[in-house]
Amino acid sequence: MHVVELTEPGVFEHRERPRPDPAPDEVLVAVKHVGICGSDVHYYEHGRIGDYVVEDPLILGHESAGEVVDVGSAVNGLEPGDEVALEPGVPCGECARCRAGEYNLCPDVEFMATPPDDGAFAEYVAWDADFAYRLPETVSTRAGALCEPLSVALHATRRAEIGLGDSVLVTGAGPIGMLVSEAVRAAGAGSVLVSDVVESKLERAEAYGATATVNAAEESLEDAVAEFTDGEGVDAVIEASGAPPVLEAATDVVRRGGTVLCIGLSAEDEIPIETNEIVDKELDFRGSFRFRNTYDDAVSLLERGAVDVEKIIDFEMPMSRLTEAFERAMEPDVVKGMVTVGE
Ligand SMILES: NC(=O)c1ccc[n+]([C@@H]2O[C@H](COP(=O)([O-])OP(=O)(O)OC[C@H]3O[C@@H](n4cnc5c(N)ncnc54)[C@H](O)[C@@H]3O)[C@@H](O)[C@H]2O)c1
Ligand SMILES: C[C@@H](O)[C@H](N)C(=O)O
Repeated sequence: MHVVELTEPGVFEHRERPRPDPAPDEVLVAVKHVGICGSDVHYYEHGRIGDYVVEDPLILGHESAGEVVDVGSAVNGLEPGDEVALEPGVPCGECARCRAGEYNLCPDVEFMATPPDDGAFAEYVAWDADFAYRLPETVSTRAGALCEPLSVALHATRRAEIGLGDSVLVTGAGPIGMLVSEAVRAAGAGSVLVSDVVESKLERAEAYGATATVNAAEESLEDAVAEFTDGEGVDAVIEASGAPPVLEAATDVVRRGGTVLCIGLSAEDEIPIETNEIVDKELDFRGSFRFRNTYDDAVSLLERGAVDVEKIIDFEMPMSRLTEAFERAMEPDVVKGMVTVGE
C-alpha cells in the first residue's frame, strides 16, 4: 500500500509498505479523509514536539475517517462497506487511569502520528474496532475525520462545565477555538466572545456564530470582556491559543467563582499566573487533555446538524500533494487543510 513518511524535518517520502492484516479485534480501513492538525505541522517543521522526537520515518495524520474493507474474527457490529471515524488514541485498558474511565490520561496510549506510532497518511490502517465509530449515511468521511478536533472541543466544554446561558470567552480562533465555539453553543452557552490576533480568523469566527470578537493585538482583552459582560467577567474562559499573554489575563477577565480551562499548549515552560486571584475569586483553573468518550457524541452532533465542522475547512488536496498541502496549511489565515486518500 501507498504511504507517506516524514523522514526528516520538511521532507515527505512516498513509499510502499505491506498492507496490514487486521488482528482479531481490529478493522482494516481504507482511509478516505485526513485533516492536517497543528501537531502534524509541528512535526513536519521541527521533527519533534517536546520529548516526542521523530527518530524513524513516521506517518503523520491523526484526524481520519474511511471505509471498512475487512474485519478481524472477533469484531462485532462493523462490516465491510461501513464508513467510520477513527479515534486516534488506543489506551492500554488496564492501568489505574483506564480503570477509572479517564483513558485519555493513560500513560501507555498508542496515539496515531505521535512517535513512534504511525498515523493515517496511508491507503490502509488496521485499527482497534472499539475505536472505530460508524458514520451514518448523512455524515461524510470528510466531516467524520474532524470528529477528532471536535472531540478536543467537546472534552474541553465538559471540563469547563459549560451550562445554559453561560458567557464564554474563547481565546484563539484556530480550528480548536472555532470548534470550541460550536461545542459551547451546542451545550447551551448564551454568549460567546472570541479573541484572536488575525483579523481574517475573527471574521470567520463571527460568520461562525460568535456573539462578538476582539482583536487582542489591537484592543485590551480586559476592556472587551468588561463591555461584553457589563463589568461582571465571563463565566468561563476557554484558552485555545497557547499564547502566554492570554493565560496571564485569564484570571482577570473571568468572573468570581468562574472557570479558566486551558487547552492551548505554550512554547513557554513557565507563565506568570496570579495565584492569589485564583484563591480570592475561587476560580476553577483546569487543564483539558485530548478527549475521552466523545466520539459517539461527536457523530451524533454531526448527524443532527447541531455543529458544523465543514466551515473550518479551507482546502482539500490529494495525498499525492502532501508537501504542498502542509505548506499551504502553514499560511497564517488557513484554519484547516483536508487531505484525500485513495481514488
Ligand atoms: N489540550 C489538547 O488536548 C490539545 C489538542 C489539540 C490542540 N491543542 C493546543 O491547542 C491550541 C490551539 O490549537 P489549534 O490547532 O487551534 O492552534 P492554532 O495555532 O491553529 O490556533 C491558535 C490561534 O491562536 C491565535 N492567537 C495567537 N496569539 C493570540 C493571542 N494573544 N490572543 C488570542 N489568540 C491568539 C492564533 O492567531 C491562532 O489563530 C494549540 O496550542 C495546540 O497545541 C491542545
Ligand atoms: C489531541 C490531538 O489533536 C493533539 N494534536 C495531540 O497530539 O495531543
